[in-house]
Amino acid sequence: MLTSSAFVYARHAATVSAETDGLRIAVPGKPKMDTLFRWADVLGASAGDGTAMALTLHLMEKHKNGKRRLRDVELTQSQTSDGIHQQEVDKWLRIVEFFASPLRDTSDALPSIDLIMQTPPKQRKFMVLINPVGGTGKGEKVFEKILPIFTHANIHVERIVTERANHAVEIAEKLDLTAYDCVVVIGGDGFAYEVIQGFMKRSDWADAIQFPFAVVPAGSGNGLAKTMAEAAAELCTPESSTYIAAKGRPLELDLASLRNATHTSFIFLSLSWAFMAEVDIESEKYRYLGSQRFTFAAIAKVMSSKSWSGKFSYLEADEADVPSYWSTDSPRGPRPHVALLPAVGEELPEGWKTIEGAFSLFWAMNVSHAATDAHVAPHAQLNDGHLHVVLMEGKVSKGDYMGALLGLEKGQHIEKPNVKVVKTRAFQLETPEADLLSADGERYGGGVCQVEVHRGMARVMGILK
Ligand SMILES: Nc1ncnc2c1ncn2[C@@H]1O[C@H](COP(=O)(O)OP(=O)(O)OP(=O)(O)O)[C@@H](O)[C@H]1O
Repeated sequence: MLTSSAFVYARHAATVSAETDGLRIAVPGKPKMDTLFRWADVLGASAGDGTAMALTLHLMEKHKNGKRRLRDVELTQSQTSDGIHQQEVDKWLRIVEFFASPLRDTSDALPSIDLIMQTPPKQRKFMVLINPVGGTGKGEKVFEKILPIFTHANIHVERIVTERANHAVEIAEKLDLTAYDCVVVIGGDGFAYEVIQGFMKRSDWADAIQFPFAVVPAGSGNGLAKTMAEAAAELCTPESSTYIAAKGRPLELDLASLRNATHTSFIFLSLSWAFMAEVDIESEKYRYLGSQRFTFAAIAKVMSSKSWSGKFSYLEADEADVPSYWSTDSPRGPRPHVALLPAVGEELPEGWKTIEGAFSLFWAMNVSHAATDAHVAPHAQLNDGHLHVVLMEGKVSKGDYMGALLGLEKGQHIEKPNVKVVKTRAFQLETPEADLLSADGERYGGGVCQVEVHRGMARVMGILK
């Protein structure tokens, strides 16, 4: 075990040890002062000038209320020795950086000090895109707040504040993938959607879409940020999402092709139609309310007693494991390979199921959450290769709507008798041309559209608990 008695912690001579789970600080004769700073909470460390402050640990500590906050812990010079040699400080700086690194394989045996000293930490570089008008317009303030988390985690940050709608598409189209390790978007799902579209427009889309991205919530629809927070057992706050981006690893995320007769786009969150699509789109005018905008618009929509008619045809999920998109035949063509759908307008394959008639709710989810307070598809996993379509058929009473909506935050709506969940890898939806759909929160036209999931095609920064 790596141990040193050269430090002072809270004015007491202490023994510092690097253990599998964290950095233990023990004060001889004072067992109550023993502390384990878990590596999961350590962002990194910095060295002082070798006199007053020797080594500072940078923690992102989790409080009882679930919030994470930055905290510095100082390990100063021992009073019983002649002083800590700079060499000892540098050694422990390296040890802390090694163990705190999210790139380290934790299943490996504890390494020797020689190995640690031979493996200097790599400074990572993140491109941060800030939407200054997302949600309630706090993107730039959020950036100022979270920047120290990246700095303490040894991540160099470059930032761009977007100047107009679709600016993030252009940036993603041109981003030098070799110059950065991750692109972080500070905004909502609509902003992240632009980055994904930009990646998918590139001729090297197959590399670009596997480039890790992360979302720090500063929009009104923060479904992906909430999904990643839940997966990591964290709160959905800018601080916790930044912690996940800095301390997480790229995880596979399904992406779905969404196409009609003329156009293909790529969704990571959801495709909604009927009640929820109209709530999503019509609530844009209440953006100043933040995430409350959806509640406000939903109540107004329930009162309107509207229903929608259309035809939903889908390939029912079976028990067979879905292959990762990258393990299928010729995954790197000029466009993503669509394996299950017929061309738009052609007959559907045999065996597909159809539901036709009146619908009240149609919400196809790729991930578990559509917003911070909408646990729409509790069984959806990041890379399960399926969409989870939450449906209410027929014309639903105001009471049934309210019942389903009230259960949404905790995912209890799926237990209501008139709510059905269909798990599918590919589907076709036919609606009147004039109907509104919402693709990842962005307006999408009615008519015939098709969706096919590509398992694990994209990569999002995350921590799985
Ligand atoms: N500088 C800018 N000026 C105007 N619009 C912008 C700018 N930068 C980004 N946008 C647009 O803001 C839209 C909404 O962004 P974002 O997702 O961050 O916020 P939101 O409030 O959650 O919105 P939504 O839930 O509708 O996606 C994006 O689709 C993007 O086109």
